[in-house]
Amino acid sequence: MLRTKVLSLVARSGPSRLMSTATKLTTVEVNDKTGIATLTMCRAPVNGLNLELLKDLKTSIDEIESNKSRGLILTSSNATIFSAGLDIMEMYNPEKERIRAFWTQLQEVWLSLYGSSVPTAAAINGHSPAGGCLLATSCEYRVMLPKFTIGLNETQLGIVAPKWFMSSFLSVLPQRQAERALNQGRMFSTEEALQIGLIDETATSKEEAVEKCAAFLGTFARVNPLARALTKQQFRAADLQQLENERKDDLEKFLFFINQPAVQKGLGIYLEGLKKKAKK
Ligand SMILES: CCCCC/C=C\C/C=C\C=C\CC(=O)SCCNC(=O)CCNC(=O)[C@H](O)C(C)(C)COP(=O)(O)OP(=O)(O)OC[C@H]1O[C@@H](n2cnc3c(N)ncnc32)[C@H](O)[C@@H]1OP(=O)(O)O
Repeated sequence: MLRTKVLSLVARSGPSRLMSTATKLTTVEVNDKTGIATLTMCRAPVNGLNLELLKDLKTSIDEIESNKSRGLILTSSNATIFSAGLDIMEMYNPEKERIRAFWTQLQEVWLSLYGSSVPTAAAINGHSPAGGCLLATSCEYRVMLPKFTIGLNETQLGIVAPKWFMSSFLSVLPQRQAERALNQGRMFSTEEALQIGLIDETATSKEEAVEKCAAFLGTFARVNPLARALTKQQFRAADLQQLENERKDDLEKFLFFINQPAVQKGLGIYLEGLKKKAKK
């Protein structure tokens, strides 16, 4: 695949530049005035995080990082779904080498997004279960549209959120609430998420959500960028280091767990339910 790490200008619209590394599943648009980059996930139908979307996300985050953007806003091109989380097809009857690459890439994306030196915000313009919630909670600020849901629902699927999913969740919610929500596999409505502090603000449209994210990122305009980045890093260093130290172990645990016949059976039933619901 044609992919270069060098930023290339492929289009101009208003005061924004659309940057691309020839990826297909993400776009990066930089506002010339504010220097803020909007990273949009655009994998139909539901922004399921498969290996290719994860690779494109990683490339785009790296691009934004190396381009010294003033901020990163993560959002979706889908009008009702931010991200449906991990693409369950990657985990159901998996192919040996691909599933290793898939989980490794997910680790990479989390390390780059949660550990980004650039300030980050999520404009959550749709449902955001599991891996979608992981991405949103890896950012420093969340603005969500009404009538959607967000949460880590892994236990509802018979799977277990690994430690680093919990780290992102715990960087937003107090331990008692995080633990209960994770054990229940609870999905929160926008209103509930606001009340509990899982999101910071609501907005009535995607444009407003992006504007509110930009306003949050703008609060750092007068803060020394190095001091800000090092402060953020210190808050997050222990979580990041833990995964760095345990990456191989984490991969092996995931592979062992996901290949259990009972887990495969559960995923199959869950997928079937999703497909039946989609046909109705
Ligand atoms: C101690 C050791 C620990 C080790 C670690 C071990 C394991 C950890 C492993 C995994 C962690 C996983 C985290 C995850 O992210 S799992 C994914 C969880 N996601 C979900 O549960 C979301 C499911 N989807 C939905 O709820 C809805 O689809 C949604 C609300 C997002 C959208 O609803 P809508 O009505 O608009 O769309 P649908 O008709 O439901 O879907 C359209 C289409 O898309 C398919 N689909 C939906 N979600 C997924 C998905 N996550 N993966 C794959 N495919 C998905 C759906 O089946 C429809 O397909 P089709 O019928 O049109 O073919």
